[in-house]
Amino acid sequence: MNNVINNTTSNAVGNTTTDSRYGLQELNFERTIGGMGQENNERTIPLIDLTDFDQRRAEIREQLWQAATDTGFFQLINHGIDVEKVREAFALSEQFFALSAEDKARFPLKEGLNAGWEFMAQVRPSTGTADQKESYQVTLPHMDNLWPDQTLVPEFQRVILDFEQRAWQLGMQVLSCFAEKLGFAQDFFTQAHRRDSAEYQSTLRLLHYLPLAEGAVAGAGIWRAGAHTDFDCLTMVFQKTGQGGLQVCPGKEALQNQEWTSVIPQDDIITCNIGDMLMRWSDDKLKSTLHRVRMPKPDEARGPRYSMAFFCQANKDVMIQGPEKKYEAISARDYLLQRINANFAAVQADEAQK
Ligand SMILES: O=C(O)CCC(=O)C(=O)O
Ligand SMILES: [Fe+2]
Repeated sequence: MNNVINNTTSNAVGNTTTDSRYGLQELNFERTIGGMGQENNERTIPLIDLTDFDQRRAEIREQLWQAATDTGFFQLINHGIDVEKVREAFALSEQFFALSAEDKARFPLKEGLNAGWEFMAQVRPSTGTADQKESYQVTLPHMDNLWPDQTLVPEFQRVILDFEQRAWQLGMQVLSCFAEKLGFAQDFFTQAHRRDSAEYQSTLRLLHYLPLAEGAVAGAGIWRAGAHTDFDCLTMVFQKTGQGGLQVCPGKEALQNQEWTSVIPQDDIITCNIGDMLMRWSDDKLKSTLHRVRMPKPDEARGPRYSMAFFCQANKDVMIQGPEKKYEAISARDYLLQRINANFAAVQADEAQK
C-alpha cells in the first residue's frame, strides 16, 4: 500500500493550555509551542569532526560540551559509521515500509515496550494531531516475532541489528565525553546503557514520513513530527541528502520568538540532540532542545522522507541523578514512564476539550 496524504486540516493548532496536573514542566511547556513560529536560517548547527577521535579526544570533548550546553544540537562528520552502512540500512528500511499494510501489521508495536510497527499513531501534546508518519522500533529485548523473515525483506534483521550496534557504539563514545565533563568515569554512560542487559531500553527507530499528494496542501497544525523534546539521553538522527524538514528551536532567547532553524540533511552527517533524561542527569547543564519536522511547502518536493533515529536511553534499572543532586534520584524506568504517561494524559485531555 502506498499511502499519500491528501488535504489536511486540524482544529487543534497551538494549544496554549498549561495544566499543572501533569506535573512535568517540559510537557506543559511543549503544549504551548505547536504553532508555526518564525524561521531563522542565519543560525547554524555546530558541525563536529570526529576524525582521529582517540588522539583528539580532549579537543572533541570540549567541542561537544560547548555545543551541548549551548544549542543542545550538533552534527557529527567523520564519525566512523561508514556511509555505505547507513545507505544499506536506509535501503532496507524503505523495503520494509513498502510492504503492504497487512504485512506490516504482522509486526505491531508492543504496548509500552517501544518495539514494532505503528502507523500515524503518535500524537504530540504540542499539536494534538497525529504525526504524518509510520515507524518501526527496534528495542533489543523485545524483538520476538517482530522481524520480517528472509522472504519478506531479505537481510533486514541482520543489517538493522548490525546498524543498531554501530549507532550504540558511537552514542557511547559521545556520551563518554559528557561523562568526563560531568566528573563521572569515562565509561559511566556505557555501563548505564549496557546492550546485554534485559533492562536495555535504547531504541533504533526507522521512520517514513508520508508523501503529500500532488496538489494537496498541508493544513495548519499538521506536521511530519510535531514540536517536541526527546525523552532520552542522546538522539542521533540519520537523514538523507535532499530530504529536509527537521527544524530546531534552540536557546531561551529564541524560544520567546519561536525561531526555528532548518537542519541540512546529508547522508554522511549525523544530527545529534540532547534529550530530557540527560538534561536532568547533568543538573540542567546539557540542553534538551525543541525540534520538529515540518511538512513540505508548496514549492518543495512532496515525496516521502526517510530518517533513522537512535535513542540512547539508560537501562530501566539505572538510577538517574546529577553530580550536584539538583533533582531527586529516579530510575530510568520511572522517568520514562512518567514522561510517556504525562504525554498520553495531555493528549487525552485535549481530545476531551474538542
Ligand atoms: O526524523 C527526524 O528528522 C527527527 C525525528 C525525531 O525528532 C524523533 O523521532 O524524535
Ligand atoms: Fe525527536
